[in-house]
Amino acid sequence: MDRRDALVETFMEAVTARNDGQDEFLQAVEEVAEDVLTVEKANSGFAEARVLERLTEPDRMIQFRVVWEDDEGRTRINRGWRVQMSNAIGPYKGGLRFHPSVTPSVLKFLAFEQCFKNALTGLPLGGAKGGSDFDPSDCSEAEIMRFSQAFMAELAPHIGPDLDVPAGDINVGQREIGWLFGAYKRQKGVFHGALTGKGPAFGGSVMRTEATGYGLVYFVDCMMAAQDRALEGARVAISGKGNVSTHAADKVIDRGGIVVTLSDTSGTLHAPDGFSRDAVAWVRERKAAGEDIAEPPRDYGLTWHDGALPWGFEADVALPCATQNEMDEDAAKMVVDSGVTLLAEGANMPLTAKAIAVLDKAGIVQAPGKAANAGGVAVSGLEMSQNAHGRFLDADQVDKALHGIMADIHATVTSEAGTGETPDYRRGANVAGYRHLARAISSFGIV
Ligand SMILES: NC(=O)C1=CN([C@@H]2O[C@H](COP(=O)(O)OP(=O)(O)OC[C@H]3O[C@@H](n4cnc5c(N)ncnc54)[C@H](OP(=O)(O)O)[C@@H]3O)[C@@H](O)[C@H]2O)C=CC1
Ligand SMILES: O=C(O)CCC(=O)C(=O)O
Repeated sequence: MDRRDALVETFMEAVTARNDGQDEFLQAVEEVAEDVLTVEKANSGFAEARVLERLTEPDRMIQFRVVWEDDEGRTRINRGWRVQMSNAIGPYKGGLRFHPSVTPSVLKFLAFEQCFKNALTGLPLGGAKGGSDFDPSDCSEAEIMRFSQAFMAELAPHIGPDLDVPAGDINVGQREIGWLFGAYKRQKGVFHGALTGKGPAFGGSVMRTEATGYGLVYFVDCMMAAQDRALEGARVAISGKGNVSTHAADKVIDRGGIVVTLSDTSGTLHAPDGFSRDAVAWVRERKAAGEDIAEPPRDYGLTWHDGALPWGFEADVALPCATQNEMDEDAAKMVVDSGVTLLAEGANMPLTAKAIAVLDKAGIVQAPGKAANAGGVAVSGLEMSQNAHGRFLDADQVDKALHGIMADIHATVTSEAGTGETPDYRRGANVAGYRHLARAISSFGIV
């Protein structure tokens, strides 16, 4: 379905002229513009404030050089960035990614999406994203630590608990957050909750590590309940083998679902009878150790498919949890052929526009990442308030809060999801997130 009309055309021409070649950023903006420009036009306050146009210009983008020393004593140089997109509804908030594919375009798309996602959580969180083109895959643990410390030496002046609170993302987990926090504390000389995803021993919230994957499954519970279905007995194909994928897999198993795939960039593990908890734990341990998953222990009932995507196997539900644009038009056709009727995004923008069109045409209900994977940043928001008040929640309290937030996001999104036979979750998330941001931005005057 080509939803591009004249309003979107004119808007995107201007955004493209200012951000030429930033394909991921333009893709993310266009997906939102298609849904919200008519809402903006219908509200004179939002239109006069030019809310969406403002949101496509970051408040600021900080770029810096990261100089570090490798194990051979050689000087190494990378680029680092922090995109502070909007603090309209709270301090800048969003993860840090260390990956060779990181560019200004990737970080701007992630920061833009983060503004809408954070607005949907109902918590006072602005939007940001950062990271580096550093590739940890060939580095020793000591090298990753030195890199993290050098990265923080440049980032520290720009963050703080009321200013900007980074967290993890691809290749930045609790271990890296510990190194980043240690470096921040040494440099600033204060103990501030300036990062989330910290270890529980130094101010972290229980369950932040699990929150994105668990929250994704709580959102799927709501989607399925709305269709009088449940995850029990459903076959669930998951891509990726990282934080989001493996915790989503654990929670699907808790629900009685059958996890049929996990994957990485070199291929897919297929479990015709479903992954056991031990098999998921084995995948997580291999990933943490930087080892591949191509030769699983025999008794786990897994088969390795070199170079294969996780979508070619019979399934009812698909959870893309790896990275942006991992699912193109051909992969989407595989999803349709596999029998999937419901898809929820654990990764940020995992589908190309053409993939979305294929799934739309096939009537597959889809939840976008800005709604379905918001559980991670929501628990980060809980970590910030725990740090501010010095009082900590236990696992039951965090889990209950996460459940409530994901159910509220589902209700908010469906209230804006149109009157079609099935809810248009993408439109619902874009419009609901936009309205919250627009009410704030249009109150500030010309700033
Ligand atoms: N961590 C969080 O709290 C949140 C994360 N997200 C999003 O979830 C996604 C995954 O993040 P996270 O789990 O934290 O990252 P991790 O670093 O823990 O894991 C990412 C995994 O994805 C795999 N991968 C990357 N590209 C592909 C691909 N094209 N096909 C298959 N596998 C691939 C990587 O495989 P390999 O090892 O081969 O490189 C890696 O194992 C990202 O889009 C992130 O932005 C969203 C919300 C919060
Ligand atoms: O917890 C956070 O602040 C970051 C989460 C994140 O990066 C994301 O939601 O994509």
